[in-house]
Amino acid sequence: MKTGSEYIESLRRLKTKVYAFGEQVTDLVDNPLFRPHINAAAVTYDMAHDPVTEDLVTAVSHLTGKRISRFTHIHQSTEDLVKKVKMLRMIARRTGTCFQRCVGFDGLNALYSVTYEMDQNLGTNYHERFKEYLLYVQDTDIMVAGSMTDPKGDRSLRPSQQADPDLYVHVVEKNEKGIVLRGAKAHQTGIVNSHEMLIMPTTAMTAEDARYAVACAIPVDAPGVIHVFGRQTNDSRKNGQIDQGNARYGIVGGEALTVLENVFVPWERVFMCGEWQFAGTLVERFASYHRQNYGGCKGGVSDVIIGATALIADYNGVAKASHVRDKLTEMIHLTETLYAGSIACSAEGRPTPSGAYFVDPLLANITKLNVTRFIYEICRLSHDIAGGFIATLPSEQDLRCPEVGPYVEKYFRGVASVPTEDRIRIARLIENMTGGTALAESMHGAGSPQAQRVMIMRQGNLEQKKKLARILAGIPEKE
Ligand SMILES: Cc1cc2nc3c(=O)[nH]c(=O)nc-3n(C[C@H](O)[C@H](O)[C@H](O)COP(=O)(O)OP(=O)(O)OC[C@H]3O[C@@H](n4cnc5c(N)ncnc54)[C@H](O)[C@@H]3O)c2cc1C
Repeated sequence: MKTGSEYIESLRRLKTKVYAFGEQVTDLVDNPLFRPHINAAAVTYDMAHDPVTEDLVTAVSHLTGKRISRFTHIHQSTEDLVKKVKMLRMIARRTGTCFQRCVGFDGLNALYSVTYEMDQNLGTNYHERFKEYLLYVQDTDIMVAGSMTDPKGDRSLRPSQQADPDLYVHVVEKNEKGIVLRGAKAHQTGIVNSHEMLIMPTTAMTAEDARYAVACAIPVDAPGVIHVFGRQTNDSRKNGQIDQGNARYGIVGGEALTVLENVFVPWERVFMCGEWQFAGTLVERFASYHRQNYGGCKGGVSDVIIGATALIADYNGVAKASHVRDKLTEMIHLTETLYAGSIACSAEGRPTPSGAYFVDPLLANITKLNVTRFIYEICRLSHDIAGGFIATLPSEQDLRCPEVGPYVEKYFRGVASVPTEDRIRIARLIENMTGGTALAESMHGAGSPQAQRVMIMRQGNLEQKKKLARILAGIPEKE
């Protein structure tokens, strides 16, 4: 298994083509725009070597019996599923942000069981091929981005109906060596600091969409792959420290638009090519694993927000006010409710025909739907307690300025015993963790709320519930 610094050094050897602010990036690893995200991902590598955390962050490979990073492991039990959630919360408590490796982790698990089922049903031979790839991932401990979301153009049209066929990734050529892909994947978490990307379809397909039903693994620096880095709300603060809020690890996962300009993929790395009947299964499998995560990672991030909010209450001299204590209680209640959902969908997991374990999809979707609301409420309560200065604070440069620094120092002080700089640091942490990109991620990451509602209705078994009511009401069943 790689250490954090080995992971960081391995990125220097890649030729990843990244653009940001209209220019090609030549110093990705040391550039302050990317480095916080790289640091956050590096924590997942370092924690695998720490005796205190290794039980959660590592696992034993069912393929080789070797100890591997849990981020490359295929869940073999409900205990594995539960440990995944505990691991995500533990790492998020340390980073206070997204550490990016769960998307690829979920892609690996989804493809493992779905390739098995595809082979059983259609007589294809993807599962063995996928296992070879998995061995490679486990042996090299590479970071794999999960690439599902297509740009999608007109959302009312199917992939094959779009005016521009590239709005969904698709196969433009097949030959004896492999396939050639065109299109793009949007909102790609951690991709510029990953080694490979796992392409998956973003929606269920019909026979007309067959060339869009494609899953495969591609190095992020393969010829024809171009990444355009997304803007974040704290971009222009990246050269300072305090104003970033979380200077070491950043906010959210460093998302990018990844363009595929006629990218060649050898057959050894192709895990679905035209089997449109299984695109929907793959999307649902991936989405449920991914929705499982949110009570873990967002639980850990919320722990930091709660801590920051309690500190600001101390610094403002309001910690003993009953409404403040009530609001902090509510924040803890919401956080633990999210966590409980993630633990529950894991504990209720079941084996798939491949032997790999899958979460309870209904509970996983409930958890993520709660995340789309509760995180906003947690952040709202944090803003309420913190006060308006989290939005109106002068900059770090003003704090350091000989002319106005003393005024900032004097007039931004809360209780006399707490240095103004500490109060400002916590306010900036709250500002960055509770606004902009961080909030939208809770809404749309792992799918927008309606995607969860569709799954909840499908899994909710209304017919069985109607039957329960009929029995108690004494209504005989119809023939
Ligand atoms: C911070 C962040 C990180 C992410 N990381 C990743 C990642 O690593 N990998 C990855 O693959 N994806 C990632 N995503 C993408 C995420 O899965 C998508 O944002 C999500 O699926 C929603 O897609 P969209 O953003 O295109 O929004 P849209 O699909 O445009 O949704 C906007 C609204 O339109 C509605 N809508 C959409 N289509 C229809 C329709 N046909 N009929 C009716 N209503 C419709 C939705 O329900 C929603 O209310 C990330 C997103 C964010 C914000």
